[in-house]
Amino acid sequence: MLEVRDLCAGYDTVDVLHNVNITAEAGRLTLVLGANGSGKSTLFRTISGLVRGRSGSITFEDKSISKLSSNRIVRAGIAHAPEGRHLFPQLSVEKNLTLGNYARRSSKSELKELLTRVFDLFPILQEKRSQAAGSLSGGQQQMVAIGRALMSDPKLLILDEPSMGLAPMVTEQVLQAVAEVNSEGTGVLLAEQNAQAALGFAHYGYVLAEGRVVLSGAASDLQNDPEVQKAYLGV
Ligand SMILES: Nc1ncnc2c1ncn2[C@@H]1O[C@H](COP(=O)(O)OP(=O)(O)OP(=O)(O)O)[C@@H](O)[C@H]1O
Repeated sequence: MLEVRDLCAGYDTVDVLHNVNITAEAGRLTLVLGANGSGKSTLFRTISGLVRGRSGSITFEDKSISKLSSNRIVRAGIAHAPEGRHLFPQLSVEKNLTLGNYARRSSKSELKELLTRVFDLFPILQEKRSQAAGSLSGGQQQMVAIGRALMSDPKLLILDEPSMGLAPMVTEQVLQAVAEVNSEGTGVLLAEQNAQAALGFAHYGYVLAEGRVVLSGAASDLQNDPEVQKAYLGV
C-alpha cells in the first residue's frame, strides 16, 4: 500500500534520512524501531507531507504522494498522529476529534459514524466529550490524538510513539486499542519505544539507525534477532 523508495530527507542543512526503503502493506501493522534521533519522526513527517523529501519516492496505492500537500495526503488515506499529541488543550474532546476530519470534509452522517467508531474504541472519550482536552490524563489525551487521526477514516494510520510518557498499564491499554484498529483492517505504521509489546502484535518491522534502515524482517524474526534483543528487548 505504501512504498518508500530511496528516500533522503532532512531539515535545512541537516541530512537525516539516507536512502530509506520501507513498505507498509494494507491491513498490516508495520513497526519502526530506532534509538532517539534515528529519524523515525522525520520519516513519518516526510510520508505525511510535513517535511519535503530531497530525493527518492513515496507512493501510496500506486500513486506518487511525495509532492502532495498534507491535506491531500490525508484525503488519499493517510493519517498521522504525531509524537507529543499536539491537541488543542482549550477545545473540547469532541471538537479535537472532529478537527481530524477537516481535510476529509465528511457529511454530517459520516462524521457521526466516525465519531461513534472512536467512542466504541475509547468509551472514556464519550464520557468526557464536552471536557477540555487539556484537562484529560496523559493516556486519555493520547486516545484523543489517535481518535482524531481515525476521524479521517484512514487506510493507513501513522502513530509516532503513542505510549510516550504513559504508565505501563495505560501503555498496555493504548497499544491494545492500536491492535484492535489494525485487526479491523486499518494498516498501521508505528514507532514505539515499548518494543516488547509492539513486536507482539506487529507483522513486520524495520530498525532505523542514523537515518538508515539497518535491519528488517517479520516481527517474529526481529524478536529473535540477537541485535534487536540486546538493543530493544533488554535481553
Ligand atoms: N525541526 C528540526 N530541525 C532540525 N533538525 C531536526 C528537526 N527535527 C529533528 N531534527 C534532527 O533530526 C534527527 C532525527 O530526529 P527524529 O526526531 O526524526 O528522530 P526520532 O527517531 O524520531 O527520535 P525521537 O525518538 O527522539 O523522536 C535528530 O538528529 C534531530 O535532532
